[in-house]
Amino acid sequence: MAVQSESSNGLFKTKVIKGHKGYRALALTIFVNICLIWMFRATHVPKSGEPHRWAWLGLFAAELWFGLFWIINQSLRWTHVQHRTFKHKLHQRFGEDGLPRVDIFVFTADPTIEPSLMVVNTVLSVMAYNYPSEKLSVYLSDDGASIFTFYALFEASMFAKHWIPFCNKFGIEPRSPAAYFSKKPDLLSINGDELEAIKRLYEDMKDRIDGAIGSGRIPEEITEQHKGFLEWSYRSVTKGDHSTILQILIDGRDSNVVDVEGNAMPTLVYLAREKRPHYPHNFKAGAVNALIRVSSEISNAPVILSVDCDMYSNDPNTLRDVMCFFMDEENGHDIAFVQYAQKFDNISKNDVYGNMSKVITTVEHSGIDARGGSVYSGTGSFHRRATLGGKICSENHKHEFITEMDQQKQISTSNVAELEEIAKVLANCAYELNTQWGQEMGLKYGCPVEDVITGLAIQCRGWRSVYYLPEKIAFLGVAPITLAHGLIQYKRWSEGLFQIFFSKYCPFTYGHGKIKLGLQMGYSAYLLWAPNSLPTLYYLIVPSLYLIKGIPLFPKMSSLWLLPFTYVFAAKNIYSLMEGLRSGDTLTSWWNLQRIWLMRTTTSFLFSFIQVVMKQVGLSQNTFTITAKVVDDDVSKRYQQEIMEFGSSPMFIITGSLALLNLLSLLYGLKQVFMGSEGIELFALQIILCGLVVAINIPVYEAMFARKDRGCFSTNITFASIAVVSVLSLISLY
Ligand SMILES: O=c1ccn([C@@H]2O[C@H](COP(=O)(O)OP(=O)(O)O[C@H]3O[C@H](CO)[C@@H](O)[C@H](O)[C@H]3O)[C@@H](O)[C@H]2O)c(=O)[nH]1
Ligand SMILES: [Mn+2]
Repeated sequence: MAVQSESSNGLFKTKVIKGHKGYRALALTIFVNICLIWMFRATHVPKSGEPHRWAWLGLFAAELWFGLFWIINQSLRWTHVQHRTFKHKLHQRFGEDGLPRVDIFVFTADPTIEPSLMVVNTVLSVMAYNYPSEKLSVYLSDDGASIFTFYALFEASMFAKHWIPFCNKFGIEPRSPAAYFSKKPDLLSINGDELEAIKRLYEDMKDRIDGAIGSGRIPEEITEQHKGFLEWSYRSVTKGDHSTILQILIDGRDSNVVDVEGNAMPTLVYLAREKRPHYPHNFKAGAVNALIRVSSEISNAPVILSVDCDMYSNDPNTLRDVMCFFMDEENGHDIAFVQYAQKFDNISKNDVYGNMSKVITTVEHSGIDARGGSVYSGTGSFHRRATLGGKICSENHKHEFITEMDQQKQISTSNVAELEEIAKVLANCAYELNTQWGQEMGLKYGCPVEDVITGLAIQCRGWRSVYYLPEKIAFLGVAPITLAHGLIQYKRWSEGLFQIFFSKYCPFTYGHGKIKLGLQMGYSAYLLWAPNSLPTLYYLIVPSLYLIKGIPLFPKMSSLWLLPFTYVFAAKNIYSLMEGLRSGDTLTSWWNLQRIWLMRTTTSFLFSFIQVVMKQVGLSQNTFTITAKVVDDDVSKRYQQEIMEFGSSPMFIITGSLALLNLLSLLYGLKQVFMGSEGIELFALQIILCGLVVAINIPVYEAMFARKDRGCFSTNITFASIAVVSVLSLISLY
């Protein structure tokens, strides 16, 4: 393994891990065998008139696609990079005074799906960064425009006066109170009385917030304490129809505003941007852009951190860490954004829904970074403000850079009320009309993965980006814990990604000459998830139907052509298993991941494929289904026991039908083998294929026929699946 490093005197170091010689040799053998498979299909096409000619050509097409997709995917594994930061050098060089200001954006959209208490825990975790408080401004964007979220933030603004000094005094980690109290505090280093006192304050706050939400009203003695509550009493505020609500809850500029120890406080701002039924609000991208403008008026920090409301900061030193990238004089000036790895803290033992994607976070994303850019994925990401405004990277920027970082706070002389009035206008619906917002400026509109498309555009303007996977996890989020929620999330992603491929931002055309071919391929490995659905479905349906029909579609057992098929299949999967184990998966979690990918490919990706095609012909609109962050206790218990949660979503008709069809053909195939005919000679691969599909679908059969809990297949879905399979097998027999 050859190691190369750059910037050895700098604030960060990048190790390029080259020479995966073993992997490259393996990839070469796989490639040769893929070509052999193509050759076999091309040279053995049944003559016209033979019953299985079309089935054969279909398989050929599917294998062509899989082969090409595999080639594109190699860009994620060719080389890898790892970064390391040197925070002590940052301190030596810039001290505390030289650190730039940071604006932190937290996004929430719905108080029922995203409970206010979770939201404020995230807010508190980022307010309490180990960083000069006066340099921090935290903005909460509430697309739900909920008075309860505002109330929770108001409570948090008071609790923060105790929480931040407590964290600093005892070096608390993590700094989300809920996460901290749920772990066993290290009592040796903490004064027990102080711990008890702060815990009591937190519990009281929690009870007040829960109490208000439970009773559906906020007590008058509280609403009297802040003018912000009036926004909801004078006007009618509904989620989709209200004027801008902007409240500066803590004005960090005011030297009289201090915590209980007398230290400065971070600025804290609540924003519910204006929403009107006739104006598209552009979902999260619209919220980000509104905050970019509003914050530019209030604090205008050169670096922006965005986190989703469910992703608390797990490492108090992350801001210092990230500054090592942005402030490195030699190699930092052209870095537009740093994307941290996405991690979750609600994952079951063997990650039954494959949310953790360890191979994606450890292997693929560092592989794509090695090709010249990281995928911007919306949360846990730091941006240079200037690049979000549409700035092009140029040599001159190298000199502007430190001054930009150093830029003094835009000392606004206005008092809070004036400032609110000025900034408010920037979040009004009409503000963006006839401007470049959503196109050349800010995050791009019209795509369910606004983040990915925006990151690509930034890279095409000449900027670099960094994917960072620090030893200590920086952000921890909430992953979907029912199958349906997870599949819906993947549907949104794969739809957005595939849409990019068809838009003017297709990496191969838009990125041509601007980013490396390897990076274009790396993006496409994700953008092309959706079209995988068709060949995969074909592969799961046609060979099994033809097994029932008694027509072989693969080489015979005794034929040498069998070798490339078995080799490609075995080599790919054994390598994938090894890669998984090396990245920290268990054997069971790897197996679970294979199952979930099969389910995602056949449901989420199929629906998103259809949706994108419909959008192309103008039959469908953009939507954004917010991922659920809370579930019933009952559901949560099953998740911890790793019992898959199905239910009544029509998506599961596909899952159920595929499982049943393959079971039926497996039985059919085995019958032929035991009847002593030529079964095994002719159908070995088809039988093995069905056998594997059956093995991976065992939880599906259990949920259809054995389980009685509320997470099993609903009877309707089971019957519908049986009906589909009956029709399919009848058609194939006659
Ligand atoms: O109209 C909206 C819709 C969503 N959100 C927020 O966007 C975030 C992401 O939404 P979520 O439903 O949790 O989606 P995920 O699938 O978990 O999000 C991933 O994928 C999204 C793109 O599809 C990115 O925007 C996210 O940052 C990334 O974490 C949440 O904080 C929401 O509150 C808004 O602010 N306004
Ligand atoms: Mn989320």
